[in-house]
Amino acid sequence: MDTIFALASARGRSGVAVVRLSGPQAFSALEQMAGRLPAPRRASLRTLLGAQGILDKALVLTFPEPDSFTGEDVVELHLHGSVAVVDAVLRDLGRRSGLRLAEAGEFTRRALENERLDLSQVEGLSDLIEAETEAQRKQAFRVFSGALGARAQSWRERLIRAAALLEATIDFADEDVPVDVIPEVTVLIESVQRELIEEASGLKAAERVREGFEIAIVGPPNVGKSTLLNTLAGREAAITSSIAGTTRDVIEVRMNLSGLPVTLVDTAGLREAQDEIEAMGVDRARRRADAADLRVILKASAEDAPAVQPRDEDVVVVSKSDLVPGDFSALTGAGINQLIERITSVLEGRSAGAGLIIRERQARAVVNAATSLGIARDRLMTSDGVDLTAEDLRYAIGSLDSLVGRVDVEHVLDEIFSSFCIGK
Ligand SMILES: Nc1nc2c(c(=O)[nH]1)N(C=O)[C@@H](CNc1ccc(C(=O)N[C@@H](CCC(=O)O)C(=O)O)cc1)CN2
Ligand SMILES: Nc1nc2c(ncn2[C@@H]2O[C@H](COP(=O)(O)OP(=O)(O)OP(=O)(O)O)[C@@H](O)[C@H]2O)c(=O)[nH]1
Repeated sequence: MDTIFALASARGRSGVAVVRLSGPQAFSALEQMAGRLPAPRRASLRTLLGAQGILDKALVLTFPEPDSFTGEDVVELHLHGSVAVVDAVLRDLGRRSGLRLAEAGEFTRRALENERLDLSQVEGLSDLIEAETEAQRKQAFRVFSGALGARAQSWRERLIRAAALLEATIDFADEDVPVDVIPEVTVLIESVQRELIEEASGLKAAERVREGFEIAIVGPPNVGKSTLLNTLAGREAAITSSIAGTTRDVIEVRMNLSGLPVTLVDTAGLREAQDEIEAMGVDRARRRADAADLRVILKASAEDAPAVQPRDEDVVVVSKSDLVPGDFSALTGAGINQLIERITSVLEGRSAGAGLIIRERQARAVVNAATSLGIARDRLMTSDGVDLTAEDLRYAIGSLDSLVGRVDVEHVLDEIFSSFCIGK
């Protein structure tokens, strides 16, 4: 087994940078650099000596296997956070035989292989590292903490009980089976199936939280769309002017709106275009508005018809309330907080549908299991062979096992880990 190393903290200038080593030679490498090893899991200050002389004065830690993040011997070097110090240390480590730079996600991959984490936790961890807003952090942490694995375990136990009840009737086929197991098996299958379908239905909401909600700001020219975008974004992302038709292309700003990840989309004012370029802008605006999760439809006055037909929970508001009776003024800031609250309450409602399923892969496993259970249940109703039913149950259990990586999931690992950063 190779010993791997990588910068675990972000690259660039920082107060402290952490370099992590994991594998059988981690401790001997540290001994060569820093002399005698500190007590396990105790930070101690050491001068790190490389082949070319002093590398840094650093805090070092050792985590003897199996009590470490990866389950292997782990060393941490807490260095001064400069590009040059980090490069010098990485270069020195790279010269040692048996040590090599880690691949993306390789520490976590070892944690998975050593059963420190299950596969669903790895997916949660990936999202946790990517999380930029509070909603993303909470969603990722739920899965990282093992809640999906625990749920899968409960489904698994109930299906194993159902299969065992059925198998008992197979084994005793010639004899009299004392109790009729069909009602209990049916209840087990149906309850698990219901929960699986319910859990899978949360995928769309979880994906929105993960990727961000798209909010299109639409309305006629000059109504203040770009000014509203800039106010919400807190910077001059879009050009504003008193000339109608200023915004021609689609302008996007990713931001954190009260803890929710959103992409604000400013679009061209919707009107009969004056020229070909504006016409293309208007066309794009309509398509983007249509595809968005939510439309904030601005009107110049209460009597105006909305520029697009509002749907779902779209927010329709009158702008420039400093000039006309309206809902908000992007210029003075009046009503902006109420507008943000209206938007976030709609999006929070939609995030609430998110549960423990955060990936397409997980949803597929759960839906496959539910489908097998549907077949199993139909067989029971038509007494279509108890042994076939048991087979369906085993198939459902196999699907659920792929959630946590209990069965062979080698083919999905490369895809999952390729999106990790080096050093995780
Ligand atoms: N410096 C540092 N901070 C970090 C990490 C790290 O690797 N290094 N982490 C990395 O992602 C996270 C913490 N995760 C960790 C998970 C397990 C163990 C560990 O040593 N586990 C042992 C002992 C547990 C105990 O102390 O009781 C074990 O589970 O057996 C360490 C860090 C966040 N902060
Ligand atoms: N008084 C007042 N003026 C505003 C307000 N919001 C925007 N404006 C002004 O209205 C004009 C048009 O604003 P924009 O934000 O460019 O309007 P738009 O809807 O993006 O316009 P198009 O790009 O043409 O579609 C600018 O001169 C803004 O300064 C407001 O709340 N009050």
